[in-house]
Amino acid sequence: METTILKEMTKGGSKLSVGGGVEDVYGEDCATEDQSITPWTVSIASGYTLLRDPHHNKGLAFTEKERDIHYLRGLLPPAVISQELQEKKLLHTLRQYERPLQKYMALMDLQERNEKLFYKLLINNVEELLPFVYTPTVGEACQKFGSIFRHPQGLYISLKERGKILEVLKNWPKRTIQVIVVTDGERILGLGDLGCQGMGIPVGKLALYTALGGVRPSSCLPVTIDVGTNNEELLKEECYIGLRQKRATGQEYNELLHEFVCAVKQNYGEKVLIQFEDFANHNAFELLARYRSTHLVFNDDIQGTAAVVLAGIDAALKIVRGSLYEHTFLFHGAGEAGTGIAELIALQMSKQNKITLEEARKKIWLIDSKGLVVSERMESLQQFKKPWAHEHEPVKNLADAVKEIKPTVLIGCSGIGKTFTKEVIEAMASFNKNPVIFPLSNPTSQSECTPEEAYTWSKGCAIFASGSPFDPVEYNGKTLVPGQANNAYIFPGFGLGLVISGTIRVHDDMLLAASEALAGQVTEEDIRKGMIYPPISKIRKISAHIAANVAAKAYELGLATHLPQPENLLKFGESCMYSPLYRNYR
Ligand SMILES: O=C([O-])CC(=O)C(=O)O
Ligand SMILES: [Mg+2]
Repeated sequence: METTILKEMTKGGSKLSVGGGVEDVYGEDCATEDQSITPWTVSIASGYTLLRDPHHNKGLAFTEKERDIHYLRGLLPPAVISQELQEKKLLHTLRQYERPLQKYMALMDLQERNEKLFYKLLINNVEELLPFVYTPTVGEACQKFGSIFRHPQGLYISLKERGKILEVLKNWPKRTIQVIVVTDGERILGLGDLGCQGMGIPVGKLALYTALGGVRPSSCLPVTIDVGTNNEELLKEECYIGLRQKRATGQEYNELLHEFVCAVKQNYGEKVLIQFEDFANHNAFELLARYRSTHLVFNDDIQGTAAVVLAGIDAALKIVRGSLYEHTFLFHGAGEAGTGIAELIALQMSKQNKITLEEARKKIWLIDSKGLVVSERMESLQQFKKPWAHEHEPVKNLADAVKEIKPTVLIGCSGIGKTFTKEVIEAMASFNKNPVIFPLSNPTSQSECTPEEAYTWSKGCAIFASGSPFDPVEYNGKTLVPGQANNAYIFPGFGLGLVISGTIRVHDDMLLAASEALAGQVTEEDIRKGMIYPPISKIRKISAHIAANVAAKAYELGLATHLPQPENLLKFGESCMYSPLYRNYR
């Protein structure tokens, strides 16, 4: 009974052949997704096993006929209900939970129990539920991962697996993988080193790849590389799930990562995207530099954040006027996000104004823990900060730097909360009609300021976007809606664009293409309301546009391998997107 063959088909009919471009895009087991093109698949589960297979389980939505054919009689109560009703019931239950972590756990349980229902719920209620599967709740989940851990998700690769990573990859039940999100847990959001418990991040990011970007869940692989942790508290904690040792560094670290990157390419081919997530600065920059010309790698914290912020600034320019080059940027934080965003802004300025990158960089200033990044500090600066060391007297703190540099745009990405003080915001508002204020650090606890603070201290004039979500604010009888400049707007569509075009390398121009597509989705009406990002509820459409623009750029650059190029990339991208609707089994 266990090996009974189960076939799925759409309501429309029982075509047995598979056709269309999706097969090329998705490879061998593509037939499980797009219902209009690929109506059937074969699975080996039935009966009790079927109910416990999250990819195929429908719970009470199994029809009478399916219950007969697939040995489910007696294993379910008699009622048959629709997926819509299941969704409604679950949403009601979720709303009863008071604590965000309870909602997170309930959602993770659902993902493990009934994948389609999880994604239907998330897609249809993205605005409400995103904060619970993602920032900020995912941060708390990582902090408490050891005690809330129920079932393993994703692949754990630790120093114990050295020399055996290829074998470990083969233990994963799926053979066709298109997107991997990997962390080593050293800099989880703005929460620091959470070691092996960082797994919540790749799991959460990949849930967004599917819900927001339409990449199939079965082709997503979350990975945590465990080289130890320097978090003393975790090392002492009874429930800690990772290796109980200090972080390996240097050669030992590099060799493990190299083995991983090579094993991925060997096992899944060169079109699999490796997204680095929440690595500490030094490793993040080095890994990207080392593998960007030989592998399909993307660093979300450097490149994804850059693209989303540039899009927000593009839209903000419709309110504050002037070109990018006419503005002055000050970053509080000179790590991955800070230098990543700065570099992409400079690249865009240099293209728009036909100037050199060096010239463009002069409009951008960075502050790190030692103060303004200036040429006098050149010797001691880390490599990735050196291009930003301009001629200037040393300045020790943010408030003084704001008064000296007089930026029009202030961006926070230091991971340290509450640094945009009243003094800082008031200074910004004193020389800008509409100061652009982006406190990007995550989660909410690490945000440089709240929208309420930014609006109050700027007397309602700030153009605001934060990394973590905040509720709208009432100011002087007006409702002001804070934007969320989170890379979640970019990476799902960006990844989809790479997948549908079979791209083999990430190029900076693709980041600009993604950014332009996102800015292009901001309507006149959004701008009138002071919104510089489109509503997240439209994210599937936004992702399709980003994917189409990224894929078009990949074809233009000769980096796409799925040939010939589809005539309408937007339509093609949309047709490839995962559907969370149940299918009929026969
Ligand atoms: O996960 C998020 O919300 C954004 C991000 O990449 C980070 O803060 O590291
Ligand atoms: Mg991140």
